[in-house]
Amino acid sequence: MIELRDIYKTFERKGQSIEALRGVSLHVSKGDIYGVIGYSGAGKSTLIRLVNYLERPTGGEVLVEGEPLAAYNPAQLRAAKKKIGMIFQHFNLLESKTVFDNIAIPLVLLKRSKKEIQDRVTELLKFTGLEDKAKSYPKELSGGQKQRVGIARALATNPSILLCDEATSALDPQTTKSILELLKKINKEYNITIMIITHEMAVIQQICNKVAVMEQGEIIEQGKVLDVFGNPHHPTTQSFVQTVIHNSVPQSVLNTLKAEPGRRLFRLKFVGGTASEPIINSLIRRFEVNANILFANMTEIQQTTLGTMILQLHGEHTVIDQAAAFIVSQGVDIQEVEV
Ligand SMILES: Nc1ncnc2c1ncn2[C@@H]1O[C@H](COP(=O)(O)OP(=O)(O)OP(=O)(O)O)[C@@H](O)[C@H]1O
Repeated sequence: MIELRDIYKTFERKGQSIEALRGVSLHVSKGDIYGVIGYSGAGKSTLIRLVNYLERPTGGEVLVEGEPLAAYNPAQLRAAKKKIGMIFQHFNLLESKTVFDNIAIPLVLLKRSKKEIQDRVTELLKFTGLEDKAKSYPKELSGGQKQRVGIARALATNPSILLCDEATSALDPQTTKSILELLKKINKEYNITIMIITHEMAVIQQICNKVAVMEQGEIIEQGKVLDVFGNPHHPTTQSFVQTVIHNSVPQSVLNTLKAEPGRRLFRLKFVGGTASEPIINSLIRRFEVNANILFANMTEIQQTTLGTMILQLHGEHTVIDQAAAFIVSQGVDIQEVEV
């Protein structure tokens, strides 16, 4: 659906070269909600702007629905862009136009009939929950309502792809949630593929099925959200994941722990069906160890539960080793934590 192949993008400014993207490759499939996360300056905006050719790559290829954008003539490119809607952090609405007229802009530019515009805008006002705001002006709307107008406008021409550039970064958490719900509904009901860039892991957690993590113009980790959340490799990914899954031992707990012989600390990770309680129960019954749960946390991602537990085991060294091997045999990831 969207494919970036070994993309490079260099900006020249005041005799200086800035490498915004360095060998980026990714593949967004039809129906995905694909999130790209990274800190400021990582290259996210540059990357998303390549997909609708607001920026052109210095090297590499951008393919949309299998076609390389570079091969299009201007008319073909205009037609291709019609299939791609975009929403922005600061909404980019025309302040002098009503909500209805803002949503109608792309249709007016395409010289659609009055009746067609009336029907489509009415449908979109309903879909985005703005029926009573048709005659309002942007300055009379809340941030969430403004973003709904931005979304309705982006959907006006029936795109197959929606690009979201930090679409919820200017919104409070409750409004963010409702906008993310709307994006999910768009993905499901209109079968629109969504690509979203953000610096907030909570956005990825709430709606994305795939994620790419960017740093300094490169993708450092990518995959299914559940895999990346469950087993982040790169330190930057780990720090993003930590913002939504608190899996480190709280300092207050660490302060109470002393390195004592016979006491060892483990971090357990549960994914999906592996329930923690029966495993700990069997562990205590099978092995001569005392188990003390110091910390436990559950998070839901993609309708799957991801759990973390910090467990202290007290017993003979070799018995603790056997107990740890038993936990592994139950399909649970376990790592010893140094105190
Ligand atoms: N038009 C431009 N001219 C020169 N440099 C640019 C231009 N656009 C982006 N850059 C540079 O490219 C790098 C990546 O910027 P980009 O905006 O893509 O990052 P980002 O991850 O989206 O950051 P943010 O979240 O702050 O928007 C930065 O160093 C930026 O200064």
